Amino acid sequence: MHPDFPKEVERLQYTKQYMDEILEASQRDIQAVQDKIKESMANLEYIDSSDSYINLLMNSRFFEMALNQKESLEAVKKKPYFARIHFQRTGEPEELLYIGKTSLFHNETFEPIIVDWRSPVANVYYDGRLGDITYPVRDEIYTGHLFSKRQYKIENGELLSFQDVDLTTNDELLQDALSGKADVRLTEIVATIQKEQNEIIRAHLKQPILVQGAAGSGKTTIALHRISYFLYTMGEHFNPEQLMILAPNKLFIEYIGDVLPELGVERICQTTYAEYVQNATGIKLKLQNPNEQLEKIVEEGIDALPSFNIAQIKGSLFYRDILDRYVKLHERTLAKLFDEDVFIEKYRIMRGSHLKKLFLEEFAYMPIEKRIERIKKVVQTEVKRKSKAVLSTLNTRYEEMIGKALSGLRDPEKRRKTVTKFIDERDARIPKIKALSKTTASTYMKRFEKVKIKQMYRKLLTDRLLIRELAPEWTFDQQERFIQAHTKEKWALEDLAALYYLHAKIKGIADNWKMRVVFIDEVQDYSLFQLEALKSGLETDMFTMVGDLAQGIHSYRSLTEWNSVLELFPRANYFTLQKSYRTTIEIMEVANTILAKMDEDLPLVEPVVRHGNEPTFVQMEELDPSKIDELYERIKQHGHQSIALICKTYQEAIHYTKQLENAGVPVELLSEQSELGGSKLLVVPSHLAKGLEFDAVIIAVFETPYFPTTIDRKLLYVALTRAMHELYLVGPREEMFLLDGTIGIVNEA
Ligand SMILES: Nc1ncnc2c1ncn2[C@@H]1O[C@H](COP(=O)(O)OP(=O)(O)OP(=O)(O)O)[C@@H](O)[C@H]1O
Repeated sequence: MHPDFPKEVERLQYTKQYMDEILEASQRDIQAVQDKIKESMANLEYIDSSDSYINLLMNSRFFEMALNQKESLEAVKKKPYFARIHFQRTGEPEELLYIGKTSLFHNETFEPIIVDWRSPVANVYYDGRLGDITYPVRDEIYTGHLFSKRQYKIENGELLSFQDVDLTTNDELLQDALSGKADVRLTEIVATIQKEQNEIIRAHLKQPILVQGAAGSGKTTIALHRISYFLYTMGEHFNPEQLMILAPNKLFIEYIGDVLPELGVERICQTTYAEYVQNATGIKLKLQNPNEQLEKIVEEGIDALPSFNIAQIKGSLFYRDILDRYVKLHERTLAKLFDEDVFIEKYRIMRGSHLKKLFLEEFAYMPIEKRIERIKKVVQTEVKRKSKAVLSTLNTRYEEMIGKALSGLRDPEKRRKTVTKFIDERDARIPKIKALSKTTASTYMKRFEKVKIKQMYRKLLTDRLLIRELAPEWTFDQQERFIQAHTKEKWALEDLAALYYLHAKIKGIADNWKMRVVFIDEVQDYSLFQLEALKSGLETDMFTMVGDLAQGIHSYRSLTEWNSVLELFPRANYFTLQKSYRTTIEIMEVANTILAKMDEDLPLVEPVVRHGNEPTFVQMEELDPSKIDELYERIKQHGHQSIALICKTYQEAIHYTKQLENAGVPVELLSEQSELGGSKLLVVPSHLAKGLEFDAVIIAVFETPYFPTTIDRKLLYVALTRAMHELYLVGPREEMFLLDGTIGIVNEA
């Protein structure tokens, strides 16, 4: 036994005891606050007392705080901390700091009992080195000395073991974490975050970042931890509802759903691009399944794509230019309407040219319809002001004229008639002008009708003359193809960026959808224009983007390199992650042979040192349900639970599921709508497997083999890298998996 063991047990005991005390106290606080709230509520009903209202607000705030503290303490009670650093900040005494998922300070002594993993000093733990170190605190750099790092295994509040670590010791805790089981959900990894991951989690929060990370390098995990770190560091100044994480599909949102609360992240907006755009624009669309085109390409080959690839065009910055020209055209049309001046009766109240200048220059920074609203206010104010002046001038003038008539005209009849004429004229004109002054601004502004963005965009897709004007770079033939592709009203994912962009330029994004910070997972599946539209609509470049070009299975319509993204985000820091934490060395070796054949020239992935069984090829001429069942049972006997059978296409997945189901094998077809979890063999089409992971994966190929094409290599690579511990390739021949038998595969032919 380690000589420190009793001391460590004692420390854990002390921590738990203190937590209990705090919990009891907060329970009392909560009760007291609840009572106070009740009391204030009662008072509120009887007397209209603003004091009670303030009381109520204050108490609810306390209540929320007490409840939060209680909840976060309860959540970590079974494992208050996972590590300890023996540390000395320069000029301060030595300290032993215990690092956990939340912080806890002694109420009286202010001694840190647990230090939050997101706090500045905890950086020292993740940063690796022992000895003299530096770490940033806000904008300053602190120095200090790290004597030792210790990691604990605590389960159910009991200390099982601990070990001191440095760079040379094999990181047992990480090994332990990685050999664990996937429950088809991500987990938090605060105890084993690696140095290169920590750098990304804590990378400058006020700058965008782009991460190219290998399959299984922890991109999703890091993005989620960075959100947690971001909210912790920004504290109360930042409303979590203004932070958005964009996931590739609903399934994925479900997949990450459990981790966020564990990381103390609540209330952020978790959505998909399609859902967000429809919410932010208020335009509801029936979208074509974005995987349809991919499936077609997978089934019919890349030649199924026309050479004038509209999906790709709609994702390009050239498409943005077309839309910019369209907005300009609309702006010019509106500007012409300012050629008329604003009049009340014969009096000019404002010159149209002045308003036009406001519209085109001074207010140009605003979306078009917002400018119109502002100009309406300007006109209203001016009409009000000027109409008063007009009225007072007229009144004076009539008074003068009447006075002159009274004193100047000798003939009483003539005098009477003239004076009456002036009075009648005045009495008719003044109320008329008064009435006009109320309506002039809105009558004038009526000419600026609000546009319907969907209709406006649809016009672009269908109006030949418009396309000729806006896309003169295209040949006649290309312009025709563009128009013909849109004869039927169908909406694709690619149209969303355009709709959002137009909406932002013309109407502006409403405050509740104006996210200030955006996290994007699987960013390789986005087009440049999708990113540009978001960035311009939100008027921020505060994006954290993580992705892997090797998994870019939608590259026929999305990104194929990062340089253009970095040009779009010139302030962005770029990071790469090469290590895979998911797969064993043996599985990664096979996946690397496919990676090496890709056009992207990406470096091979380094698996974290963890061995497992060699991937196995099981020869089968056609799908034999009883043999699959046998294999499934065999894998389960190895202690694995989440097991997926990955097929190349969706059609195959449906087909195999039916066959297996008919033979009584417990299977479930995974689709975007499925619930994850469960104890069945999950049948997954390769493109839906992206982002997920399983203990064991069976890749089945009977009908359509993987061909040596860009897209097939990527699909296969995705399938191979889903496996954490075991991999089986099932089909008639190894070549169908683009493998030539040279690598470490056990052949069970
Ligand atoms: N530092 C770590 N400690 C323990 N586990 C880790 C660590 N980093 C990553 N993992 C685990 O590795 C697996 C892969 O992580 P994740 O899914 O975030 O990777 P990814 O880069 O998004 O993968 P992909 O691109 O293939 O979807 C997960 O099971 C995750 O919990």
